[in-house]
Amino acid sequence: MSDAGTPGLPARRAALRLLDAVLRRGLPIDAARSAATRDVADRQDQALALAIAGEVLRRLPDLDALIDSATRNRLADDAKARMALRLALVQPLVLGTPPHAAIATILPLLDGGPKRLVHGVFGTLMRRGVTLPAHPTLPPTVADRWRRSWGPDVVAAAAVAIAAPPPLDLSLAREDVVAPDGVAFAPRHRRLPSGTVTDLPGFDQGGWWVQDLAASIPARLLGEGAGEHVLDLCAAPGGKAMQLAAAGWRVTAVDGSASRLKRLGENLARTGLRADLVEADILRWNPPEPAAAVLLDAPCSATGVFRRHPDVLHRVQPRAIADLAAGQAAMLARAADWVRPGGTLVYATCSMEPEEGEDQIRAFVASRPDYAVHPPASGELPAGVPVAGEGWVRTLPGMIADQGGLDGFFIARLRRRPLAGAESGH
Ligand SMILES: C[S@@+](CC[C@H](N)C(=O)[O-])C[C@H]1O[C@@H](n2cnc3c(N)ncnc32)[C@H](O)[C@@H]1O
Repeated sequence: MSDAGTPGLPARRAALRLLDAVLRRGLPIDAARSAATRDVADRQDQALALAIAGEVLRRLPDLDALIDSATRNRLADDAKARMALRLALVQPLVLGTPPHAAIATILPLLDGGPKRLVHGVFGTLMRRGVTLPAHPTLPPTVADRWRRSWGPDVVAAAAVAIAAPPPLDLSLAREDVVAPDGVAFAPRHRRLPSGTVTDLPGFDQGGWWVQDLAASIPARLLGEGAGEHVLDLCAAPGGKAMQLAAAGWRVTAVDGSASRLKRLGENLARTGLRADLVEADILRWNPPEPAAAVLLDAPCSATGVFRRHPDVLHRVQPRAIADLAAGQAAMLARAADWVRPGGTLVYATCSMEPEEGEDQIRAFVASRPDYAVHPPASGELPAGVPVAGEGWVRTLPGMIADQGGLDGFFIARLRRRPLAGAESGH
Protein backbone atom coordinates (compact mmCIF):
# COMPACT_ATOMS: atom_id res chain seq x y z
CA MET A 1 0.00 0.00 0.00
CA SER A 2 1.27 3.48 -0.85
CA ASP A 3 1.57 6.04 1.94
CA ALA A 4 2.59 8.74 -0.51
CA GLY A 5 0.94 12.07 0.20
CA THR A 6 0.04 11.33 3.81
CA PRO A 7 2.70 12.99 5.96
CA GLY A 8 3.66 10.96 8.99
CA LEU A 9 1.98 7.78 7.79
CA PRO A 10 5.15 5.90 6.68
CA ALA A 11 6.70 6.39 10.15
CA ARG A 12 3.56 5.04 11.87
CA ARG A 13 3.31 2.08 9.50
CA ALA A 14 6.96 1.29 10.24
CA ALA A 15 6.30 1.62 14.00
CA LEU A 16 3.44 -0.88 13.65
CA ARG A 17 5.74 -3.32 11.83
CA LEU A 18 8.36 -2.94 14.59
CA LEU A 19 5.81 -3.68 17.30
CA ASP A 20 4.50 -6.64 15.39
CA ALA A 21 8.04 -8.02 14.97
CA VAL A 22 8.80 -7.75 18.68
CA LEU A 23 5.48 -8.68 20.25
CA ARG A 24 4.17 -11.32 17.83
CA ARG A 25 7.35 -12.73 16.33
CA GLY A 26 9.70 -12.27 19.29
CA LEU A 27 12.41 -10.49 17.26
CA PRO A 28 14.86 -7.96 18.70
CA ILE A 29 13.91 -4.48 17.54
CA ASP A 30 17.38 -4.02 16.02
CA ALA A 31 16.93 -7.16 13.91
CA ALA A 32 13.51 -5.96 12.69
CA ARG A 33 14.61 -2.42 11.97
CA SER A 34 15.75 -2.53 8.36
CA ALA A 35 12.76 -4.58 7.12
CA ALA A 36 10.28 -2.46 9.11
CA THR A 37 11.61 0.84 7.77
CA ARG A 38 12.30 -0.44 4.24
CA ASP A 39 10.01 2.09 2.53
CA VAL A 40 10.68 5.00 4.89
CA ALA A 41 13.06 7.21 2.94
CA ASP A 42 13.44 10.04 5.41
CA ARG A 43 15.93 9.45 8.26
CA GLN A 44 13.87 11.56 10.65
CA ASP A 45 10.82 9.42 9.89
CA GLN A 46 12.89 6.30 10.56
CA ALA A 47 13.96 7.76 13.90
CA LEU A 48 10.34 8.67 14.68
CA ALA A 49 9.19 5.11 13.94
CA LEU A 50 11.80 3.76 16.35
CA ALA A 51 10.90 6.35 18.98
CA ILE A 52 7.18 5.54 18.80
CA ALA A 53 7.73 1.76 18.95
CA GLY A 54 10.38 2.15 21.67
CA GLU A 55 8.09 4.25 23.87
CA VAL A 56 5.25 1.74 23.43
CA LEU A 57 7.62 -1.01 24.61
CA ARG A 58 8.70 1.08 27.64
CA ARG A 59 5.06 1.69 28.62
CA LEU A 60 3.22 -1.38 27.37
CA PRO A 61 1.48 -2.57 30.58
CA ASP A 62 0.33 0.99 31.38
CA LEU A 63 -0.94 1.62 27.84
CA ASP A 64 -2.78 -1.70 27.92
CA ALA A 65 -4.38 -0.85 31.26
CA LEU A 66 -5.76 2.37 29.74
CA ILE A 67 -7.06 0.51 26.69
CA ASP A 68 -8.71 -2.13 28.91
CA SER A 69 -10.37 0.60 30.97
CA ALA A 70 -12.21 1.84 27.88
CA THR A 71 -13.23 -1.39 26.12
CA ARG A 72 -16.21 -3.51 27.11
CA ASN A 73 -14.70 -6.74 25.75
CA ARG A 74 -10.99 -7.17 26.33
CA LEU A 75 -9.04 -6.94 23.06
CA ALA A 76 -6.63 -9.81 22.37
CA ASP A 77 -3.00 -8.94 23.10
CA ASP A 78 -2.12 -9.15 19.42
CA ALA A 79 -5.37 -7.64 18.05
CA LYS A 80 -4.69 -5.02 15.42
CA ALA A 81 -6.97 -2.59 17.28
CA ARG A 82 -4.84 -2.94 20.42
CA MET A 83 -1.62 -2.44 18.44
CA ALA A 84 -3.07 0.66 16.78
CA LEU A 85 -4.32 2.07 20.09
CA ARG A 86 -0.93 1.58 21.73
CA LEU A 87 0.68 3.54 18.88
CA ALA A 88 -1.99 6.22 18.92
CA LEU A 89 -1.95 6.75 22.70
CA VAL A 90 1.79 6.84 23.23
CA GLN A 91 2.13 9.80 20.91
CA PRO A 92 0.13 12.40 22.88
CA LEU A 93 0.88 10.81 26.27
CA VAL A 94 4.67 10.51 25.89
CA LEU A 95 5.90 12.17 22.71
CA GLY A 96 3.75 15.31 22.85
CA THR A 97 2.00 14.78 19.50
CA PRO A 98 -1.37 16.59 19.32
CA PRO A 99 -4.14 13.96 19.68
CA HIS A 100 -5.80 14.81 16.34
CA ALA A 101 -2.48 14.34 14.51
CA ALA A 102 -1.79 11.07 16.31
CA ILE A 103 -5.13 9.48 15.49
CA ALA A 104 -5.13 10.83 11.91
CA THR A 105 -1.98 8.88 11.14
CA ILE A 106 -3.08 5.71 12.92
CA LEU A 107 -6.56 5.17 11.45
CA PRO A 108 -5.25 4.64 7.87
CA LEU A 109 -3.24 1.68 9.22
CA LEU A 110 -6.54 -0.06 9.88
CA ASP A 111 -7.80 -0.28 6.30
CA GLY A 112 -10.75 -2.66 6.37
CA GLY A 113 -10.30 -3.02 10.14
CA PRO A 114 -11.86 -1.73 13.37
CA LYS A 115 -11.45 2.00 12.71
CA ARG A 116 -14.58 3.02 14.60
CA LEU A 117 -13.58 1.05 17.68
CA VAL A 118 -10.08 2.54 17.72
CA HIS A 119 -11.36 6.06 17.11
CA GLY A 120 -13.96 5.66 19.85
CA VAL A 121 -11.59 4.25 22.51
CA PHE A 122 -8.95 6.86 21.70
CA GLY A 123 -11.50 9.68 21.92
CA THR A 124 -12.90 8.37 25.23
CA LEU A 125 -9.44 8.24 26.80
CA MET A 126 -8.46 11.68 25.53
CA ARG A 127 -11.70 13.20 26.88
CA ARG A 128 -10.99 11.57 30.26
CA GLY A 129 -7.63 13.38 30.29
CA VAL A 130 -5.71 10.19 31.07
CA THR A 131 -1.98 10.23 31.84
CA LEU A 132 0.69 7.57 32.26
CA PRO A 133 2.50 6.96 35.57
CA ALA A 134 5.88 8.71 35.91
CA HIS A 135 7.51 5.33 36.45
CA PRO A 136 6.34 2.69 34.00
CA THR A 137 4.98 -0.62 35.21
CA LEU A 138 7.24 -3.55 34.26
CA PRO A 139 5.62 -6.57 32.61
CA PRO A 140 4.42 -8.73 35.55
CA THR A 141 6.48 -11.80 34.58
CA VAL A 142 9.67 -9.71 34.50
CA ALA A 143 8.82 -7.89 37.73
CA ASP A 144 8.12 -11.22 39.50
CA ARG A 145 11.34 -12.79 38.23
CA TRP A 146 13.52 -9.81 39.22
CA ARG A 147 11.74 -9.48 42.59
CA ARG A 148 12.61 -13.11 43.33
CA SER A 149 16.22 -12.58 42.22
CA TRP A 150 16.96 -9.09 43.53
CA GLY A 151 14.11 -7.86 45.72
CA PRO A 152 11.50 -5.12 45.43
CA ASP A 153 13.92 -2.17 45.50
CA VAL A 154 15.63 -3.32 42.31
CA VAL A 155 12.26 -3.79 40.60
CA ALA A 156 11.28 -0.26 41.63
CA ALA A 157 14.64 1.09 40.40
CA ALA A 158 14.20 -0.74 37.08
CA ALA A 159 10.82 0.96 36.62
CA VAL A 160 12.47 4.33 37.19
CA ALA A 161 15.33 3.43 34.86
CA ILE A 162 13.07 2.43 31.99
CA ALA A 163 11.20 5.72 31.95
CA ALA A 164 13.71 7.33 29.60
CA PRO A 165 16.68 6.37 27.43
CA PRO A 166 19.94 6.32 29.42
CA PRO A 167 22.85 8.77 29.15
CA LEU A 168 25.65 8.25 26.67
CA ASP A 169 28.86 6.68 27.94
CA LEU A 170 32.04 6.94 25.90
CA SER A 171 35.17 4.83 26.26
CA LEU A 172 38.36 6.68 25.30
CA ALA A 173 41.38 5.08 23.66
CA ARG A 174 43.61 7.39 25.75
CA GLU A 175 42.98 10.21 28.19
CA ASP A 176 44.35 12.81 25.75
CA VAL A 177 42.10 12.11 22.72
CA VAL A 178 39.68 14.72 21.37
CA ALA A 179 36.44 13.92 23.21
CA PRO A 180 33.33 15.75 24.42
CA ASP A 181 33.26 17.17 27.92
CA GLY A 182 31.48 14.94 30.36
CA VAL A 183 31.70 13.32 33.78
CA ALA A 184 34.39 10.63 34.23
CA PHE A 185 33.44 7.73 36.51
CA ALA A 186 36.63 5.83 35.66
CA PRO A 187 39.83 6.32 33.66
CA ARG A 188 39.20 6.71 29.90
CA HIS A 189 35.49 7.32 30.44
CA ARG A 190 33.10 10.22 29.80
CA ARG A 191 29.36 10.33 30.52
CA LEU A 192 27.16 12.86 28.74
CA PRO A 193 23.44 13.32 28.13
CA SER A 194 22.16 11.23 25.20
CA GLY A 195 22.56 12.89 21.80
CA THR A 196 23.62 12.29 18.21
CA VAL A 197 26.93 10.48 18.33
CA THR A 198 28.33 11.55 14.96
CA ASP A 199 27.89 15.24 15.92
CA LEU A 200 30.13 14.94 18.99
CA PRO A 201 33.70 16.34 19.02
CA GLY A 202 36.34 13.82 18.06
CA PHE A 203 34.04 11.30 16.30
CA ASP A 204 35.96 11.62 13.04
CA GLN A 205 39.32 11.36 14.81
CA GLY A 206 38.16 8.02 16.28
CA GLY A 207 39.59 8.43 19.77
CA TRP A 208 36.43 7.18 21.48
CA TRP A 209 33.46 4.86 21.04
CA VAL A 210 30.07 4.45 22.67
CA GLN A 211 29.98 1.83 25.43
CA ASP A 212 27.86 1.67 28.57
CA LEU A 213 29.96 2.13 31.69
CA ALA A 214 28.98 -1.34 32.96
CA ALA A 215 29.99 -2.87 29.61
CA SER A 216 33.45 -1.38 30.03
CA ILE A 217 34.12 -3.24 33.30
CA PRO A 218 35.10 -6.67 31.87
CA ALA A 219 38.06 -5.28 29.91
CA ARG A 220 39.01 -2.94 32.78
CA LEU A 221 39.48 -6.02 34.97
CA LEU A 222 42.25 -7.25 32.64
CA GLY A 223 44.27 -4.07 33.20
CA GLU A 224 47.18 -3.06 30.98
CA GLY A 225 48.31 -5.70 28.50
CA ALA A 226 51.98 -4.81 27.94
CA GLY A 227 51.96 -6.69 24.64
CA GLU A 228 50.58 -9.92 26.13
CA HIS A 229 48.08 -12.01 24.17
CA VAL A 230 44.36 -11.91 24.94
CA LEU A 231 41.61 -13.95 23.31
CA ASP A 232 38.47 -11.82 23.09
CA LEU A 233 35.72 -14.41 22.57
CA CYS A 234 32.34 -13.33 21.18
CA ALA A 235 34.01 -10.05 20.35
CA ALA A 236 31.78 -8.22 17.88
CA PRO A 237 31.01 -5.37 17.42
CA GLY A 238 34.14 -4.78 19.44
CA GLY A 239 33.71 -2.38 22.36
CA LYS A 240 35.81 -4.63 24.58
CA ALA A 241 38.29 -5.53 21.84
CA MET A 242 38.99 -1.81 21.33
CA GLN A 243 39.47 -1.28 25.07
CA LEU A 244 41.89 -4.21 25.21
CA ALA A 245 43.86 -3.01 22.18
CA ALA A 246 43.97 0.51 23.64
CA ALA A 247 45.29 -0.95 26.92
CA GLY A 248 48.23 -2.55 25.14
CA TRP A 249 47.01 -6.10 24.67
CA ARG A 250 47.73 -8.12 21.52
CA VAL A 251 44.12 -8.98 20.71
CA THR A 252 42.68 -11.94 18.85
CA ALA A 253 38.99 -11.17 18.45
CA VAL A 254 36.79 -14.19 17.68
CA ASP A 255 33.13 -14.04 16.67
CA GLY A 256 30.80 -16.40 14.85
CA SER A 257 28.92 -13.72 12.91
CA ALA A 258 30.51 -12.47 9.68
CA SER A 259 28.35 -9.34 9.58
CA ARG A 260 29.10 -8.41 13.19
CA LEU A 261 32.79 -9.11 12.64
CA LYS A 262 32.67 -6.74 9.66
CA ARG A 263 31.36 -4.04 12.00
CA LEU A 264 34.20 -4.83 14.39
CA GLY A 265 36.64 -4.30 11.50
CA GLU A 266 34.99 -0.95 10.69
CA ASN A 267 35.19 0.10 14.34
CA LEU A 268 38.88 -0.76 14.46
CA ALA A 269 39.46 1.19 11.24
CA ARG A 270 37.69 4.26 12.67
CA THR A 271 39.61 4.16 15.94
CA GLY A 272 42.96 3.13 14.43
CA LEU A 273 43.25 0.23 16.90
CA ARG A 274 44.53 -3.25 16.02
CA ALA A 275 43.22 -6.76 16.52
CA ASP A 276 43.44 -10.01 14.60
CA LEU A 277 39.94 -11.04 13.57
CA VAL A 278 38.80 -14.66 13.46
CA GLU A 279 35.37 -15.71 12.22
CA ALA A 280 34.64 -18.92 14.10
CA ASP A 281 32.17 -20.74 16.32
CA ILE A 282 33.98 -20.99 19.65
CA LEU A 283 32.15 -24.24 20.38
CA ARG A 284 34.23 -25.79 17.54
CA TRP A 285 37.27 -23.55 17.13
CA ASN A 286 40.50 -23.97 19.07
CA PRO A 287 43.28 -21.38 19.44
CA PRO A 288 46.80 -22.37 18.36
CA GLU A 289 48.01 -21.92 21.96
CA PRO A 290 46.71 -20.77 25.36
CA ALA A 291 46.75 -17.04 26.05
CA ALA A 292 47.71 -14.89 29.04
CA ALA A 293 44.08 -13.79 29.28
CA VAL A 294 40.69 -14.74 27.87
CA LEU A 295 37.62 -12.54 27.90
CA LEU A 296 34.32 -14.35 27.25
CA ASP A 297 31.46 -11.91 26.68
CA ALA A 298 28.95 -14.67 26.17
CA PRO A 299 25.75 -14.37 24.12
CA CYS A 300 22.93 -13.88 26.62
CA SER A 301 19.33 -12.75 27.06
CA ALA A 302 20.53 -9.10 27.18
CA THR A 303 17.88 -8.32 29.79
CA GLY A 304 20.44 -6.01 31.43
CA VAL A 305 20.24 -3.54 28.55
CA PHE A 306 16.47 -3.05 28.92
CA ARG A 307 16.89 0.72 29.22
CA ARG A 308 18.09 1.08 25.63
CA HIS A 309 16.44 -2.08 24.26
CA PRO A 310 13.05 -2.29 26.02
CA ASP A 311 12.01 -5.05 23.60
CA VAL A 312 13.91 -7.54 25.83
CA LEU A 313 11.25 -7.09 28.51
CA HIS A 314 8.57 -8.47 26.23
CA ARG A 315 10.26 -11.18 24.20
CA VAL A 316 12.76 -12.97 26.48
CA GLN A 317 11.07 -16.06 27.94
CA PRO A 318 12.34 -18.31 30.79
CA ARG A 319 12.94 -21.11 28.28
CA ALA A 320 15.32 -18.89 26.28
CA ILE A 321 17.21 -17.98 29.46
CA ALA A 322 17.69 -21.68 30.26
CA ASP A 323 18.89 -22.44 26.71
CA LEU A 324 21.30 -19.50 26.76
CA ALA A 325 22.64 -20.57 30.15
CA ALA A 326 23.42 -24.04 28.78
CA GLY A 327 25.33 -22.47 25.89
CA GLN A 328 27.25 -20.17 28.23
CA ALA A 329 28.34 -23.12 30.40
CA ALA A 330 29.65 -24.92 27.31
CA MET A 331 31.54 -21.82 26.14
CA LEU A 332 32.98 -21.20 29.59
CA ALA A 333 34.25 -24.77 29.81
CA ARG A 334 36.10 -24.39 26.48
CA ALA A 335 37.40 -20.88 27.20
CA ALA A 336 38.84 -22.05 30.51
CA ASP A 337 41.18 -24.46 28.72
CA TRP A 338 42.57 -21.61 26.58
CA VAL A 339 43.97 -19.64 29.54
CA ARG A 340 47.56 -20.50 30.30
CA PRO A 341 48.38 -21.47 33.91
CA GLY A 342 48.66 -18.33 36.01
CA GLY A 343 46.51 -16.44 33.48
CA THR A 344 43.18 -14.66 33.82
CA LEU A 345 39.69 -15.45 32.59
CA VAL A 346 36.95 -12.81 32.57
CA TYR A 347 33.37 -13.95 32.07
CA ALA A 348 30.63 -11.39 31.39
CA THR A 349 26.98 -11.21 30.38
CA CYS A 350 24.70 -8.19 29.97
CA SER A 351 21.91 -10.04 31.73
CA MET A 352 19.86 -9.49 34.88
CA GLU A 353 19.36 -13.23 35.27
CA PRO A 354 21.43 -15.12 37.90
CA GLU A 355 21.29 -18.22 35.67
CA GLU A 356 23.51 -16.36 33.20
CA GLY A 357 25.86 -14.93 35.83
CA GLU A 358 26.18 -15.98 39.46
CA ASP A 359 24.94 -19.54 38.89
CA GLN A 360 27.41 -20.03 36.02
CA ILE A 361 30.42 -19.04 38.07
CA ARG A 362 29.36 -20.99 41.18
CA ALA A 363 29.05 -24.13 39.03
CA PHE A 364 32.28 -23.36 37.19
CA VAL A 365 34.50 -22.95 40.27
CA ALA A 366 32.92 -26.05 41.79
CA SER A 367 33.97 -28.07 38.73
CA ARG A 368 37.38 -26.43 38.12
CA PRO A 369 39.67 -26.55 41.15
CA ASP A 370 42.39 -24.91 39.00
CA TYR A 371 40.36 -21.67 39.01
CA ALA A 372 39.44 -19.18 41.74
CA VAL A 373 37.50 -15.93 41.67
CA HIS A 374 39.90 -12.99 41.74
CA PRO A 375 37.96 -10.02 43.18
CA PRO A 376 38.61 -6.49 41.88
CA ALA A 377 40.79 -4.33 44.09
CA SER A 378 39.62 -0.88 45.13
CA GLY A 379 40.21 1.50 42.26
CA GLU A 380 39.66 -1.13 39.54
CA LEU A 381 35.93 -0.43 39.31
CA PRO A 382 34.11 2.76 38.25
CA ALA A 383 33.06 5.04 41.12
CA GLY A 384 29.92 3.73 42.82
CA VAL A 385 30.19 0.13 41.55
CA PRO A 386 30.62 -2.35 44.44
CA VAL A 387 32.27 -5.78 44.55
CA ALA A 388 29.67 -8.44 45.38
CA GLY A 389 30.16 -10.68 48.41
CA GLU A 390 31.49 -13.61 46.39
CA GLY A 391 34.11 -11.47 44.66
CA TRP A 392 32.44 -10.76 41.37
CA VAL A 393 30.66 -7.67 40.02
CA ARG A 394 26.90 -7.44 39.62
CA THR A 395 25.52 -4.15 38.33
CA LEU A 396 21.81 -3.54 38.88
CA PRO A 397 19.21 -0.81 38.37
CA GLY A 398 19.51 1.64 41.24
CA MET A 399 23.33 1.80 41.21
CA ILE A 400 24.55 5.38 40.63
CA ALA A 401 20.91 6.02 39.68
CA ASP A 402 21.05 9.73 40.50
CA GLN A 403 23.85 10.11 37.95
CA GLY A 404 22.30 8.18 35.09
CA GLY A 405 22.51 4.58 36.25
CA LEU A 406 24.09 1.52 34.66
CA ASP A 407 23.10 -1.41 32.49
CA GLY A 408 22.62 -4.71 34.32
CA PHE A 409 25.80 -6.75 33.93
CA PHE A 410 27.52 -9.71 35.55
CA ILE A 411 31.32 -9.84 35.48
CA ALA A 412 33.62 -12.36 37.14
CA ARG A 413 37.40 -12.36 36.98
CA LEU A 414 39.00 -15.74 37.61
CA ARG A 415 42.65 -16.63 38.04
CA ARG A 416 43.96 -19.97 36.75
CA ARG A 417 46.33 -21.54 39.23
CA PRO A 418 49.98 -21.35 38.11
CA LEU A 419 51.84 -24.60 37.54
CA ALA A 420 53.55 -25.76 40.71
CA GLY A 421 56.73 -23.74 41.20
CA ALA A 422 55.91 -21.23 38.41
CA GLU A 423 55.52 -17.47 38.85
CA SER A 424 52.00 -16.15 38.33
CA GLY A 425 51.52 -14.30 35.04
CA HIS A 426 48.73 -11.93 34.12
C1 LIG B 1 27.29 -9.89 23.79
S1 LIG B 1 27.73 -9.92 22.11
C2 LIG B 1 29.42 -9.46 22.19
C3 LIG B 1 29.70 -7.99 22.39
C4 LIG B 1 31.19 -7.68 22.25
N1 LIG B 1 32.00 -8.44 23.17
C5 LIG B 1 31.51 -6.22 22.42
O1 LIG B 1 32.10 -5.83 23.42
O2 LIG B 1 31.17 -5.45 21.52
C6 LIG B 1 27.84 -11.64 21.82
C7 LIG B 1 28.51 -12.06 20.53
O3 LIG B 1 28.64 -13.47 20.56
C8 LIG B 1 28.68 -13.93 19.23
N2 LIG B 1 28.48 -15.39 19.28
C9 LIG B 1 27.35 -16.03 19.64
N3 LIG B 1 27.57 -17.36 19.62
C10 LIG B 1 28.87 -17.54 19.23
C11 LIG B 1 29.67 -18.70 19.03
N4 LIG B 1 29.19 -19.94 19.22
N5 LIG B 1 30.95 -18.52 18.61
C12 LIG B 1 31.44 -17.29 18.41
N6 LIG B 1 30.72 -16.15 18.60
C13 LIG B 1 29.44 -16.29 19.01
C14 LIG B 1 27.61 -13.11 18.54
O4 LIG B 1 27.82 -13.06 17.15
C15 LIG B 1 27.78 -11.74 19.23
O5 LIG B 1 28.56 -10.90 18.44
